[in-house]
Amino acid sequence: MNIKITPGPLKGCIHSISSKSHAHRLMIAASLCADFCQVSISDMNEDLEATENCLSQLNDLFPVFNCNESGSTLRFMLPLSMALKDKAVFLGAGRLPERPISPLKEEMESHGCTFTKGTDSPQNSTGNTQQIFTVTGRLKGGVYNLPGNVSSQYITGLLFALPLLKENSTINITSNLESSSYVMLTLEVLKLFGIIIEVYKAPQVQDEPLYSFIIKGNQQYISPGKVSAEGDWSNAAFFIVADALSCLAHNVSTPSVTCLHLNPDSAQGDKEILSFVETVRKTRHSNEKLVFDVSDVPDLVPVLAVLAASRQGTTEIINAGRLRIKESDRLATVYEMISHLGGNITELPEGLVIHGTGKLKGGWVNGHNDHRIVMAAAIASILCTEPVIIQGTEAVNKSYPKFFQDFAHLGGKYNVL
Ligand SMILES: O=C(O)C1=C[C@@H](OP(=O)(O)O)[C@@H](O)[C@H](O)C1
Ligand SMILES: C=C(OP(=O)(O)O)C(=O)O
Repeated sequence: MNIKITPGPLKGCIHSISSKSHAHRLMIAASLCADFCQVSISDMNEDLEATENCLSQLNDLFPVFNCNESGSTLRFMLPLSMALKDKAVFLGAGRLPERPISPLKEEMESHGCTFTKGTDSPQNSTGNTQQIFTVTGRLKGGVYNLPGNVSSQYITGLLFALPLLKENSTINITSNLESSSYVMLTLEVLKLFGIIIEVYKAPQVQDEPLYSFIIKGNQQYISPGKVSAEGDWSNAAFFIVADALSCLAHNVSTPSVTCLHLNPDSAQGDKEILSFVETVRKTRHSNEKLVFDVSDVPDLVPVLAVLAASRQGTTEIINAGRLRIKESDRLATVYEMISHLGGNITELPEGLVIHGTGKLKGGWVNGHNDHRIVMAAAIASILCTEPVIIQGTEAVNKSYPKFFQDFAHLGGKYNVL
């Protein structure tokens, strides 16, 4: 679907949707409990449906896990299923089959699993959905060594799986842990379900700690009864930036857009958007160069680039290499989005430099089947003087199916082309 947005500020109040990251984790932990556990999630999306569908396969002798386009689902289910099953087929769609699984794959191979690429069940590969691999064998405990800068999702997957094995295990993170708050969110959920993990931080050069996780085997997930997924800071970030841009458009300092049900004490790293917005507000009238390190908050980058375009001066986004392996190559697609809207942006191997002027013009944006590009482009329209046409808006179904409903509720004007 393509839509055309007529630029204008947003105003009003919305209820934040459930955090996708928190909900994935609660659903997985709940499904591993012997006793009933009720998980409340206010809004489902395609990624959470993929996890729900995979979890429903865990009772099958020979499960087929269709992870659709969800990196989290694949990387969480992979070690978990091999802790419980002898054989599993993994399917994926969109860019998922190309997104990396190494070196988790090699670590699993040296702990009892065999990966076979290809199609031993060709009936599973239909339309956009492809068979990624079949895995056989049982995961064994022991020492796992993983770098911290490819995907934290590998670590989360192992943290869910290893407590279920009969052996004890250790996960050593061999380089600086990026997206670390996602691992902390996993530990928080595991603790809630009675799983004990010891965390060690050893100092390294440049004060970045190296983590080790010590995991006893033979643990059991214990149901806490009822749990609710908290509000999603990652998706609220779009409307938090919309608030900043709308205030700028009206030249007012009172909030224009309010997002309800966000936990200020959340373990979600993306609540960092508040401090990025605050820094931009404070430096609105100077053209001092800003540097935003996004190693812990990769999902904020598309909307952060829009925020950067709203100020006068240069903003550099650093430590963003992992953005290239998301639903799109997000450094390339953010570059394209801002350029097509008339902004001045430079793409670096591991970052972006935005030369902000406070305004964008408008124009045509290809969503590249990436929900965060579509949503960032919609928010960028607030800064534009001419309409914004976004191609492929259905990509929002991956994390925020009612994004455009909320956008309209706040006064956003669009029509479907
Ligand atoms: O664990 C999670 O819920 C996530 C971890 C992050 O991925 P990486 O650790 O691969 O950066 C993030 O980008 C993704 O959207 C969700
Ligand atoms: C990268 C994302 O998710 P995943 O890695 O789970 O596909 C995302 O939601 O932006």
